Amino acid sequence: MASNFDFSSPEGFRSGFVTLVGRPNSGKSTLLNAIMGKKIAITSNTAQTTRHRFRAVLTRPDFQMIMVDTPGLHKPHDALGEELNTSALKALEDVDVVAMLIDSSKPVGTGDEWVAEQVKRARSKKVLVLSKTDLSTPDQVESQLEAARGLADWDSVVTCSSQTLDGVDGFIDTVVACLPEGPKWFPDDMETDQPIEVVVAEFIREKILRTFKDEVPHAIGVRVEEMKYTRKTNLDSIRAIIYVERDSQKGIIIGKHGAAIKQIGIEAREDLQQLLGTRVYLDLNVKVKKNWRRDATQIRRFGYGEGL
Ligand SMILES: Nc1nc2c(ncn2[C@@H]2O[C@H](COP(=O)(O)OP(=O)(O)OP(=O)(O)O)[C@@H](O)[C@H]2O)c(=O)[nH]1
Repeated sequence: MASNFDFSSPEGFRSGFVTLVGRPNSGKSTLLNAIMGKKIAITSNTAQTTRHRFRAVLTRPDFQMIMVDTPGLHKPHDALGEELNTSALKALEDVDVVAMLIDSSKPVGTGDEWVAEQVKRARSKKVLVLSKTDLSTPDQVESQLEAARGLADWDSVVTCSSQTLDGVDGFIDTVVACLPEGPKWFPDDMETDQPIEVVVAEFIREKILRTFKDEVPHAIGVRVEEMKYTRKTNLDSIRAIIYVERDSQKGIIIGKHGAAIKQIGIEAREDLQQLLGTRVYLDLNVKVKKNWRRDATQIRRFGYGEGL
């Protein structure tokens, strides 16, 4: 943190940590982006998209809200799953507010009940968020509320859509009301504490997950090897490696005559140029690293879960 940072905050300033939890695909990353008013976390339809404990900071004249976007809480079935679970549960400790998202367009299920059981263990304030209301009728929302209310002892209940932004400001107000009075923890212009290489790698991974859907579900990792900025041309040269587990997956990602990886590159570049505010040259390579997901050390080397 910059040493000349001014920690002073006005009388009545509220600050604190908030964690968004919910079963995979409940809309946590999308809500985080809606709150921040820009894309910070990646989103996709593939469950367990989020692999980092991610901090985004929203600073306004009267509050600072620091958000931890947890991986979907789920029952572990491989080493990667276990790592995620541990970091998700850790994120529940020591936060001021736990906001649990439940997809309003799907019936409340055992997955939600399981997450709610974990939420109950937290001493923090608990906010229930019925998400994706643009996908459900008012009646559906009402019956979902009925079902979800009993899952834990909620301090507040809100509904919102990250698509139409309906209710997003209301969610922010609700959370801020739950935060204690406190200091400004981060400088005003700091929006995330992730190293930029990690954010860039996540943006690339998002494009791959979106392009291939179920064909290469969790079998990929992206690592940015080099990022060089040239001021004169306002160009970021990025070299990244996409790791897969099998030769067949390498073939899928590269595609016929390199068509698939070229398309991924084009789409990722577009997003990265927006993120970085520069022109971007992107060099993508694919490498096979057998069983990397089962090896916890590898998982850490890729920067997932704890130990970044
Ligand atoms: N229509 C609509 N779709 C949404 C909304 N919020 C999220 N989605 C979609 O739901 C899918 C999952 O959203 P994510 O934000 O990635 O979900 P997540 O809870 O972060 O998922 P994990 O990272 O797997 O835990 C994506 O395809 C989003 O575009 C919403 O308010 N309305």
